[in-house]
Amino acid sequence: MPPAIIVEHVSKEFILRHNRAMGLKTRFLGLFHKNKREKREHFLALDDVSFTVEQGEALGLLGHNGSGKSTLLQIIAGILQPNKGRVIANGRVAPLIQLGVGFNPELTGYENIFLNASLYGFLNKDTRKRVKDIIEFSELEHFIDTPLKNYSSGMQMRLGFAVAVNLQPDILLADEILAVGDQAFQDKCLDKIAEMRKNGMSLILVSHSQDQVEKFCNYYVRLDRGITVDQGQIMEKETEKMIFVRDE
Ligand SMILES: Nc1ncnc2c1ncn2[C@@H]1O[C@H](COP(=O)(O)OP(=O)(O)OP(=O)(O)O)[C@@H](O)[C@H]1O
Repeated sequence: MPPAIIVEHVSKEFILRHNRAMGLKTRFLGLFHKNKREKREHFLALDDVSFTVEQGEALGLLGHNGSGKSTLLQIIAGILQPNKGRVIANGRVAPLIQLGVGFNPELTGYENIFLNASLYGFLNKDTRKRVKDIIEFSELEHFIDTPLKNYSSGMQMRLGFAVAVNLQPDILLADEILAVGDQAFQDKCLDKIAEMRKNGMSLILVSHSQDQVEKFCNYYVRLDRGITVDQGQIMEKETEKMIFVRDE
């Protein structure tokens, strides 16, 4: 079987603009004229990152704030393009990334289910078969005809998660899934992920929680300022304590 995800020599550069020293007047005029004093810095957010996720494997992406984890996940999801390298995905990828990506705030929760599912390649007739389960999982029955812009961040997360998991993805990309949402819903999401993993789903999980990575993942990659500093297997010891065994 081909691997679920291959990340090959991926680099991503952002342009940082520095114009703090400018006065207000200069900045205002800059709205109309190209500002010659603005300094631009080429910032390498990811530098030659490579790894493979085999079918049914779960990879934990670790690293401090700003190390490039979310950028990498967005590249894998096809939301951002790398400057160098490429990503190959074999199977249907469901990104559970930033709140609001793939949703329209002006549309209702119900309409957004169809919009989001269409982005995963589902026809409306196929989504219709699943919409009841999606609404039930989200526990948003009462608000499903309300525009998304009136949802709280936790409610948006619920809807995003409910759509992603009910479309039976082959690969789930989850970025800090538990950063929003209440405890009961978090537990429900984790149980659902565990069940989907048992059924062979591959997973890439970005998390600051080492516990979560230990619980769900069998492999880890640690980034630091865009560079892979460490990667290896996550194995269970007899004591049931997990250990991170670095690849040589
Ligand atoms: N659109 C952008 N323009 C400029 N810089 C960006 C952009 N997106 C991300 N960056 C920068 O790239 C670096 C990596 O950001 P990223 O969000 O991938 O980090 P992260 O590891 O996910 O951090 P966190 O754990 O805080 O979520 C940061 O320095 C960030 O400021």
